[in-house]
Amino acid sequence: MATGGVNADLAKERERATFDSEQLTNFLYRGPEKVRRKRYLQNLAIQDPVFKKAPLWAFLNREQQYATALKKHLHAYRRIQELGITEPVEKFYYREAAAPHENSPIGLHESMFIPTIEKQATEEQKRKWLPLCHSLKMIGTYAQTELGHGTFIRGLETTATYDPVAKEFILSTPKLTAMKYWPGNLGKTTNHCLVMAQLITKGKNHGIHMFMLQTRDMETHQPLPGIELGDIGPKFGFFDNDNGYMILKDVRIPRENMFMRYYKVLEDGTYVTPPGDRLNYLSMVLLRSAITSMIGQHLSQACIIAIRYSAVRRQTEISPGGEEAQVLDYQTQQYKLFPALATSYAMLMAGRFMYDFYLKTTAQIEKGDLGTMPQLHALSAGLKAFSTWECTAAIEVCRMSCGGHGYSHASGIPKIYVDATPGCTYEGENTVMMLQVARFLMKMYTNLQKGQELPSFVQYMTKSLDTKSCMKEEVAPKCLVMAYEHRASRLIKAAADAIQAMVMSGSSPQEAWNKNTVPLTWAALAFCHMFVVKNFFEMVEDAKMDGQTKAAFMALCKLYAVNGVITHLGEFIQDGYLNNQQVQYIQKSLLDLLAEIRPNAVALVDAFDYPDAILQSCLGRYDGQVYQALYDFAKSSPLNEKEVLDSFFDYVKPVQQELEAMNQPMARL
Ligand SMILES: CCC/C=C/C(=O)SCCNC(=O)CCNC(=O)[C@H](O)C(C)(C)COP(=O)([O-])OP(=O)([O-])OC[C@H]1O[C@@H](n2cnc3c(N)ncnc32)[C@H](O)[C@@H]1OP(=O)([O-])[O-]
Ligand SMILES: Cc1cc2nc3c(=O)[nH]c(=O)nc-3n(C[C@H](O)[C@H](O)[C@H](O)COP(=O)(O)OP(=O)(O)OC[C@H]3O[C@@H](n4cnc5c(N)ncnc54)[C@H](O)[C@@H]3O)c2cc1C
Repeated sequence: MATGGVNADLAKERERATFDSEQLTNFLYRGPEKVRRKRYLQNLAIQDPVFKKAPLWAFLNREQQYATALKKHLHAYRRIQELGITEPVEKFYYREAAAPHENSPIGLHESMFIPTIEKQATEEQKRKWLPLCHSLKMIGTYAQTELGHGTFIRGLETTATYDPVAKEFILSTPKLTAMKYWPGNLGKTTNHCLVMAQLITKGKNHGIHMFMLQTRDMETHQPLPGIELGDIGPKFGFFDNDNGYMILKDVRIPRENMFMRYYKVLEDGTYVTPPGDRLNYLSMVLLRSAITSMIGQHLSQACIIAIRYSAVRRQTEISPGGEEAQVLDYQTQQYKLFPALATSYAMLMAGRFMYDFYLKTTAQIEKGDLGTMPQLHALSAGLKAFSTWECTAAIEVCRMSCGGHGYSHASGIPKIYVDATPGCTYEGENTVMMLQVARFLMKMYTNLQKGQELPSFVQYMTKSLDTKSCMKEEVAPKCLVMAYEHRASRLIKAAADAIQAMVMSGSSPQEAWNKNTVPLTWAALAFCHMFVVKNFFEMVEDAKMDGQTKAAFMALCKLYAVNGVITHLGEFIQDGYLNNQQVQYIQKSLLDLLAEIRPNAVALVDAFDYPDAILQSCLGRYDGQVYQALYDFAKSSPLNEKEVLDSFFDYVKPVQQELEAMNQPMARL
């Protein structure tokens, strides 16, 4: 345990901040009352002896990591019920503090299995399944991806063939590539899953639908007849999760196990379809809508660690014989870390918008109004992809900015990275999601040409393209937003024109699309980037906080926008929209903003309000006692339990003796 009070450099950083970080914390968590409740719940979990005594995951092998995560998450599940915590966000605070950086082996049961039953099952199905789910008699997951197909879900090969005589579906994975592969917690933990399969009735394939399948006996936990399943083995991260595989050999399930709230198969095998399309895809949309906030939180943790450590770490005397500088004072270090910090705030704000939009839109869908589904799909897919790309890249920057210590699990960042980066792949591979956004944007562009009204977040496309930016020496938010709108509109138009030109010269629309997927992803990325910038400015402007806090927050927001222009400069200047002088204003503004943010850097990460017990980082400690903590971490390595390891006697000694014997005659010569 490190001792010695707060590191002097870190204490000074907190004194010199120009705003009160608590104000920003209150804004981030939507009010002081919610902050108090968050801290109370986190503290309950942190003080719970079951969680407190558990060993640190970093020193455990995979089986132990799985067992520890399972034990903790089950205890948390029970405590959450005992404490009567019902709000999803409050459950999240408790769970995060109970098992920090440990992915839950019953996570998909809570995040996908139960919500899908709630949204896609009939009232009767809900009455039957939900009580069993809440008591964990049924533990389930979402089994969609197969060995051969993840992205192209219309191409899934698992079949559900209806037998009207027995009134049953026969589930089958008819070939190697059809086996389910990847679903979280499918291998060992769960006893049920939602299976996505091609529905075949009366000899006709109606595409993929959702079925409830019991995979294991609810008492013995043995796999049921016709079902082979197991863990897929170690991965880049998610060590504590049993992502699984599953082979089905003509497994019969009752007709009532098809999710029939929207789509139905009647007893005689007649298929009934609702007016809306793609309603079966809503579970994916739910998770995609939550990912932007989640990945923003991952990055905020990496930023706390890297920024606090950079305030404590001193390296290299600036003038001969002088004091070594805090590495945070190097402009290059600021250029690594402050854009990352700004990105984490930008994504938290985008995530806030996205989740609210999800709730609003799904409430309309529940009432049968499907009009906003395309917007929800495009935004959730786009923000999921954009935020995971941006944040994972920034987490890696944070890790490298901690030098050698960043590479150790003691820093906490490698684990954050490996658990964050699959967000680029799961719930829709990012490039594929960007192409869905592009599809939406091309449609909007066509609608615009036809004079139709566009949804509010693409209204800017209706403005005629200005040829010159309004950017002045004082880089104004309005001109920054307009620059992003300009870039997005221009790239959307460029992609649409390229496709149109190919079609006009005889290509099929599909061929024209496929020959332009790179410009289409440029357009989609520019759209998402614009959306995040605009939303960030709007949220900062609307935020209720004192002037100093708002100024500190606004500096981050500007930095996010300015840095994005510099990173993608080619796209902003390609048509001469920004001239050389204006680019210089922006570059100067970037350096000015780094200097403006510098005194507030530590307060800006303190505002994320992560207790040390959740952060689990020797470098990111609130008190900055990093060196003692690193020494303690090293000492607790299991390799240090014995002074001399058995392997020394087993391997080193014999080889030394053999070499000595071999070399003796040589030595005599
Ligand atoms: C902890 C980790 C847990 C992880 C869990 C997982 O990973 S679980 C596994 C996660 N796995 C994945 O995420 C798999 C990713 N793959 C997919 O989601 C789909 O295969 C796809 C979206 C890529 C294509 O789908 P497709 O071939 O069926 O569609 P298409 O391209 O031919 O377009 C036709 C129309 O459908 C529309 N539309 C499409 N989706 C939606 C929607 N959600 N809503 C509304 N609409 C939607 C689209 O806009 C278009 O409309 P338009 O223009 O005609 O008016
Ligand atoms: C940690 C983790 C957890 C997961 N959990 C689950 C789960 O619980 N349940 C579940 O069902 N699945 C789960 N998955 C699977 C995940 O959803 C899929 O891996 C994901 O949807 C991507 O599909 P894929 O693997 O087929 O990638 P592929 O589509 O094979 O991607 C390979 C490459 O091909 C490119 N590509 C593919 N199609 C196109 C196209 N049309 N146009 C352009 N480029 C294309 C992609 O961009 C990518 O570069 C999980 C995966 C991971 C890593």
